[in-house]
Amino acid sequence: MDEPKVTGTKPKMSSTRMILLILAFLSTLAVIALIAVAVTQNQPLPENIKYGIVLDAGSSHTNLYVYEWPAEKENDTGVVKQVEVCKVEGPGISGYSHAPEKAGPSLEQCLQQAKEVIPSAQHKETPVYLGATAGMRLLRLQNESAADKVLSSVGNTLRSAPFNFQGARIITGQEEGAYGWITINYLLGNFKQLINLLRAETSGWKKLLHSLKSLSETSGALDLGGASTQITFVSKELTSESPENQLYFRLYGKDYQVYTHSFLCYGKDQALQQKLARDLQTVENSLLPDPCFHKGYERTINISDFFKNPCTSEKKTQLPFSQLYIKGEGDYQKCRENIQNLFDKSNCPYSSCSFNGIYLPPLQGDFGAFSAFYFVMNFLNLTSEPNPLALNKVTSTIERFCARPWQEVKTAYHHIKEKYLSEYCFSGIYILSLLENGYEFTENNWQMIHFLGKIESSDAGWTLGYMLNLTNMIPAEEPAGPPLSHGSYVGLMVLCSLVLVSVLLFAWLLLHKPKCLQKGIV
Ligand SMILES: Nc1ccn([C@@H]2O[C@H](COP(=O)(O)OP(=O)(O)OP(=O)(O)O)[C@@H](O)[C@H]2O)c(=O)n1
Ligand SMILES: [Ca+2]
Repeated sequence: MDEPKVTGTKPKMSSTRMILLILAFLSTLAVIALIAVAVTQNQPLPENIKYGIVLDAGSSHTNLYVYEWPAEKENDTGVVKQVEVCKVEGPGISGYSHAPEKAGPSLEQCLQQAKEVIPSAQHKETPVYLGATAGMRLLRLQNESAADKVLSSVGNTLRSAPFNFQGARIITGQEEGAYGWITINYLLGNFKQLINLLRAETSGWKKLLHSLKSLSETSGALDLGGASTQITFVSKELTSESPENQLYFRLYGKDYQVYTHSFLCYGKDQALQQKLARDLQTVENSLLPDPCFHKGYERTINISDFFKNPCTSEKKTQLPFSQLYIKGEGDYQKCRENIQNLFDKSNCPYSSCSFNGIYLPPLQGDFGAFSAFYFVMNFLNLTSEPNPLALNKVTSTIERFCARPWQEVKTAYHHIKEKYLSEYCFSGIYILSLLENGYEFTENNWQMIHFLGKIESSDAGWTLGYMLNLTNMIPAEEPAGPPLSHGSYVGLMVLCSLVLVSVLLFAWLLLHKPKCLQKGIV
């Protein structure tokens, strides 16, 4: 008798369950669809690459750099990277003062290389800049019309290249210092704000922690060229005693007060010229024993052009000979004393100075030292990172290197250009003297100096900072953008959906208390 009752209620129960099952299935489908839409809708667009070219017309040579960056991320920090560097054959453009029309054509080969690196469809829109530094500053002082002719020759060549020519000019020492500082801090990620870190998909925890540490810190920049040297760093001194050394930047929503100075004639080649000009004041005959070159090394110098250079002209003297014969002595101590005289510490009109009466606030933080600072210290194996060597270790290494006879050095390093090799002893001692006597680094803060050539794939130098500035790629304010990266966004969507499904399931279980569960509970 009971049987029809049971069979009568069974179909009713199954249909409710069926409906609920369908609903659960549909809501799961809806959630999956939601995720799929989110994933596809927020897919990053295919990357559109942009390019820029900067020529660094230095005193000793010219380098052409090609940079690239994704067009969509133009205003993010650290997205521009160097993809090519081409060393122009021959001297720096200031070396063409006697044949200015040849300065432009000397760049052709590197421009050809740039044409091959950059897709031809993008040649027309790719900006090209040339910035000349201390060699051209000196030529302008010595012979302004020759400097103009050289600049016009390089301008003509760049104009006739298929790129978007943006100008060829002599940059100031202040710009050189400032752009070098911008370059290294951009490449080290020191301008990154927290929002950029959250957006950066590739940032590992290590990178994140490093960036957090440096959120409020920047690195100073030390650049040593052939004809000038720059020192640039953030100074906490709120009132600058010397306004011409003070720069103010607002970058990515943060204010920076930066000290900078460029010493013309204190690049390593011109410092050597200055030293020789001093030696010539006391020389008795045409033979000059020189403690800054290796024993056994000899070099002949033409006196006729020697004092035409603005770095030596003040020391002009009448000499009874037209050639000077230098003979190396390889004596660290004597050379050090000799070089030290280049830094005049006798008068300082400010609370503190570097040398020659130039204001220098107290040194602060880490410094990245590049160009010849790096070339020389790298040759001498003194660039140890992440643990920089102590000052006494650096000094003793240079001392030992200078004491080696020239023949031995030449044999050991036969693959290195003689012009470079013969001067590493002088340069090593000059670097020590400039940093210790000039800027007053001591053994206590010496290890704050990091000798670096490249940061990831990009060379440390002023060129990248120059291009970032001229293409308006470093905004004053933090650019607005999605607060989360694509990956984090998708992750968050999945998490929310899972929570939603669990809640729905839980609600259904609570409302319907399936018999199997009830039994289990009892
Ligand atoms: N492997 C190298 C490369 C360069 N040099 C020397 O380092 C000096 C500086 O080179 P660089 O920084 O390229 O100077 P420039 O940019 O040419 O000079 P400036 O910035 O003063 O215009 C030059 O004397 C060059 O001969 C070197 O000793 N070893
Ligand atoms: Ca330089």
